[in-house]
Amino acid sequence: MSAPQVGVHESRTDAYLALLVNNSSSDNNISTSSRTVREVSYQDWGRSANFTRAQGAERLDYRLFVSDDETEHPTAHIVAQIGTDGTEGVPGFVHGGLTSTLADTAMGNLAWHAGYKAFTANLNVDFRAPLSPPACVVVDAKIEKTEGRKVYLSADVFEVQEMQDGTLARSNDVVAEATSLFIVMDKAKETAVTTPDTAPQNGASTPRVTNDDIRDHTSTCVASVRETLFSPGWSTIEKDYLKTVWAST
Ligand SMILES: CCCCCCCCCC(=O)SCCNC(=O)CCNC(=O)[C@H](O)C(C)(C)COP(=O)(O)OP(=O)(O)OC[C@H]1O[C@@H](n2cnc3c(N)ncnc32)[C@H](O)[C@@H]1OP(=O)(O)O
Repeated sequence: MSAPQVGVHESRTDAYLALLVNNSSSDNNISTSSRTVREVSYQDWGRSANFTRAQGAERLDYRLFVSDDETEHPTAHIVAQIGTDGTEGVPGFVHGGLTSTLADTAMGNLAWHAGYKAFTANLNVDFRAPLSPPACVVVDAKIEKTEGRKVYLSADVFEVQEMQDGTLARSNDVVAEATSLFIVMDKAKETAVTTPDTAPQNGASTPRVTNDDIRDHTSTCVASVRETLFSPGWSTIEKDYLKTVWAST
């Protein structure tokens, strides 16, 4: 297995976290003048097979913080390290879906943290500046308003940059701005959802799908789609297209 390519950047993420995190506290709290922001450990989520945590540190690694200040609207913050292994869309640039996922993750966790058991119904992302991996970003999410079962949130993504004197700072230029609408689960449907709180812990009896199962299923699915939808020429388009793209970069 090749070595992770994020060593330098990883330490940059840690250095930025060190600026934020009050190291004197074992709870890893960020202390600001007005509020305390608590780190949420992935371990708190029970056996949830979380998509963003399945990537491996060489692709995506992040830490999540939520504010616990009851006198203000809660906020959520992500400090993320985006590695170089499989994170690009346009060659040389971070895939916008990854940036969107980070914004969605910050907003979704904020909604749940604030007591709204809600799903993303709508997600809008304005990409304001390209991001090149490896990158370190900060995501700030907040609740804009609530109306009945609707929770409107926003999130801004900023790059963490190294200044000329070697210190780290959040760039003032936003990389992406996201807004979302989350809908709180209908009470009648809520029991059908296994939340992390109620999910079985280690030794879970729920059978997990293996990678072999997935490969089998995908092969069957692809074969079936090819037969019904693809003309014979289509299967080579992607390969030829990629060859052209990579040759030109
Ligand atoms: C532990 C922490 C976990 C943190 C998670 C991290 C973040 C990850 C978040 C996700 O990835 S969630 C997964 C992706 N989202 C989904 O799978 C949701 C799929 N969609 C649905 O399940 C349903 O469409 C949904 C639950 C969102 C709404 O269905 P409902 O049947 O409950 O609601 P309904 O259709 O009755 O709509 C309720 C209201 O919302 C409005 N609405 C629903 N979808 C909308 C939409 N897309 N845009 C605008 N408005 C929408 C709808 O018009 C209506 O407005 P009014 O009350 O004013 O009439």
